[in-house]
Amino acid sequence: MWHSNTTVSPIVEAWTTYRTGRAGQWTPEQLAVAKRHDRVSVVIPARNEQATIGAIVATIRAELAERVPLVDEILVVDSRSTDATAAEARRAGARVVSQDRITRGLPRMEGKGDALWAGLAASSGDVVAFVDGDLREFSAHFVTGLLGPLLTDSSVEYVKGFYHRPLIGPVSVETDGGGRVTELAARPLLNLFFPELAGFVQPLAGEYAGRRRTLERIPFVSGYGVEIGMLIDLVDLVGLDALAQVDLGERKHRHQGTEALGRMAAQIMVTAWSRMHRRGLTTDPVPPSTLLTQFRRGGDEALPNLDRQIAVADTGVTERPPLSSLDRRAVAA
Ligand SMILES: O=c1ccn([C@@H]2O[C@H](COP(=O)(O)OP(=O)(O)O)[C@@H](O)[C@H]2O)c(=O)[nH]1
Ligand SMILES: O=C(O)[C@@H](COP(=O)(O)O)O[C@H]1O[C@H](CO)[C@@H](O)[C@H](O)[C@H]1O
Repeated sequence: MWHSNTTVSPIVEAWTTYRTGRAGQWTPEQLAVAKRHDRVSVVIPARNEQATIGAIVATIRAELAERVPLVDEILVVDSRSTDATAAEARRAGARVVSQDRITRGLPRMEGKGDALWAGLAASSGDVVAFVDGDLREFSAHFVTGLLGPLLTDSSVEYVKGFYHRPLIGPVSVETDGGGRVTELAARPLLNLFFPELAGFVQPLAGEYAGRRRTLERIPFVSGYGVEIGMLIDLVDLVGLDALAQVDLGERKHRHQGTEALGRMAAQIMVTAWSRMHRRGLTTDPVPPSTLLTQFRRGGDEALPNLDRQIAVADTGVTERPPLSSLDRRAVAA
């Protein structure tokens, strides 16, 4: 039991009390009735996820579209995959769109955030759920948990999933070792500068759902800045009371290495900086550098005594504008 000498802020404690649910509260049958005339889309961003995309799509299709008419559309966004992601997704019954085809009339952008924006643009649901394509042991309750508050409570605009996150290594599993960027970067940043969001157990969770009318009113930050940007932009747009979170149990997914997560953390930090700047929390109008220098073992650098390879990455982010601000003819369906 953790003992702290301080307490959670009353606002966050109240919010966490009445806006936290659990996936088992709703059955697919109940939600198929509750949805009434709302259309429901599930959008899955996928870059080289051939190993897992088929099982995710097949589970949603069998349990939430065929057995129960809850999900009307399963859309996989092929995000410049170089493997058989698209074929596997189609084989399992998903509609597949290409990130680059959807955005071909617009400036090229990078990463997951651009794929998600393309998925929102190409989908038709009044309610849209986003699920990562690298999940292992995926279960349909991930989707019903996200949809539950949205289909049963009109005061909710957006729902974030949360879960226990094991870190699955080559020879061992660290029970709660996952969510490394969440624990080392995103959670501290949110608690320091956006404390009203401190009650979100998994602020970077890749599983979330929202009403289209709201999702189309916010920008989508490119790359891995999309989740933290979305959370901050939504609380600014609709207020904390319209946001909710649901316990989805445990999540297992493919893990990236530390160097890649370093670049992810940098994108998250620069996104947080941009929102801090918008809120007037930064005094220096000069934006932070977006070049991240990392060091790898070995190397042939001419620099004396370094004995390291230098890797410099641009961890800057851009953002797609709110879909509602665009002439939809600019976005290829
Ligand atoms: O440019 C990208 C990067 C990631 N993804 C997808 O976004 C999800 C989450 O990405 P990733 O697994 O790389 O992030 P992590 O879970 O390791 O933080 C996965 O389905 C990826 O295939 C994507 O569609 N385009
Ligand atoms: O939460 C995290 O720290 C990172 C990395 O998770 P792991 O340490 O690999 O379990 O994963 C999330 O972050 C990304 C950036 O927001 C999201 O796009 C991913 O969906 C989410 O898995």
